[in-house]
Amino acid sequence: MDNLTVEQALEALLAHSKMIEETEKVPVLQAWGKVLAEDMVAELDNPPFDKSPIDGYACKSEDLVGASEEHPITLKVLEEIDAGQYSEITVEKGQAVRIMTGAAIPKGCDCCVRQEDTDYGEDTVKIFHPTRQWQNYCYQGEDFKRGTVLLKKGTRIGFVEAGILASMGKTEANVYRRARVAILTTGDEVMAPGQKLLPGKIYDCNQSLLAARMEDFGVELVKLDSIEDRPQAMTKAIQDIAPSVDLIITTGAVSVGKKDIMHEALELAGAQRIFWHIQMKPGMPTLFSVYQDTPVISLSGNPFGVAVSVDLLIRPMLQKMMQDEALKTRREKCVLKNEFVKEVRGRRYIRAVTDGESVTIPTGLHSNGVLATMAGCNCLIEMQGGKPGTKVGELAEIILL
Ligand SMILES: Nc1nc2c(c(=O)[nH]1)N[C@H]1C(S)=C(S)[C@@H](COP(=O)(O)OP(=O)(O)OC[C@H]3O[C@@H](n4cnc5c(N)ncnc54)[C@H](O)[C@@H]3O)O[C@H]1N2
Ligand code: MOO
Repeated sequence: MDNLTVEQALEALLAHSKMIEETEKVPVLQAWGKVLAEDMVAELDNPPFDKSPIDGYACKSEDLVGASEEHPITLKVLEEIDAGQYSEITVEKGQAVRIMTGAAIPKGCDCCVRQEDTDYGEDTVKIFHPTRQWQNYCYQGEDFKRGTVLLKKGTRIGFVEAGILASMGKTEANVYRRARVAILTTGDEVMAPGQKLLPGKIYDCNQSLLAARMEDFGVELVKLDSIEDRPQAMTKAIQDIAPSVDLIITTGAVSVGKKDIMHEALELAGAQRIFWHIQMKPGMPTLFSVYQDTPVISLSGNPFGVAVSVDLLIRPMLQKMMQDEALKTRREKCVLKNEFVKEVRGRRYIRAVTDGESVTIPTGLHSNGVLATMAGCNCLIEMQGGKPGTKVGELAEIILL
């Protein structure tokens, strides 16, 4: 299969992306970025008791009707309850307890009065303002109730989810094993940043770009390496790493040049070629193969092509493998703020910035080898072929990065 539409390519990529079923128990403190392998059900009410949201006095609201600066109402203070303490007493008419923020409200009370509205009395307290029934009152279970599914299977654990797990009293979470990925870049013209550039060489930016995106996607990066432009070297690199990973990503050497070694390297390895070429720009010469059950996606070397392909093609693969809802491709329609004058023959993806309603295409060069103008971009505009360009005010289909 060659020269597929983007949709056909995605279908083939997904067909060879296997869901990872292995799970592991990890401490909540180390669960950040991982995907829940089971629904998390609350085994308690939170808060587990009615509690005060203020520092003041808990009492009966019926006692406070008509309270004012001129005619304060005096209540007997039975005791003080601090946060973390629990009192078995029952407050009757005409009585109150001194209470601190976060402390359990005793039986008989239906409101808490701010201490600023009182004379701060210790044995008795004067109250200068009425307080409504259930005002300044947090109910048992108002955060969550016992038996509620708080986090669904497939949820990626971020900072909020880690907090929710902790408030459920969990110390461990059952998560899917993260996808293991290897990144192999090619090109005798590329050198690692930090080295002194020699004539004809450029710095390798694809490794850092892909490694950073893998971190964002929550995968485990098992290998990040630069392989010399020799088919045998790439064959060996693929054969060595394949048993330990779920996906191999390569960049460069997939076009038609004499040094475009990926085709020969994969053939030497005995990999099955699934497709070559997608009807899109950038990323047209993408090559997809399977080596002994391990998918190998070979992107063109052009950095902007890599940046587009990692979100358009690789992200859906990892979404399926890791069953991670957070990785689902997010599309929106936004109003174009400016024009893109290049003729669009086939499907094209353009770097852009959206504020959620409109979308702006950065000025500067939009060549597939140019990455700098993508700085600050947060979306790609998807343009269908056969158009002379874009017009201001048109609705554009965008993919959020
Ligand atoms: N005669 C033809 N030439 C080309 C065609 C074609 O159809 N006929 N297709 C062009 C298109 S489209 C693309 S895309 C490129 C794809 O080339 P390769 O995938 O073989 O990639 P390379 O040649 O290795 O690299 C392309 C470009 O990107 C630079 N590069 C590569 N790796 C890195 C890296 N790790 N970091 C930074 N930059 C990198 C490389 O130096 C090249 O400039 O082929 C066209 N040619
Ligand atoms: O596919 Mo190439 O990345 O279009 O320039």
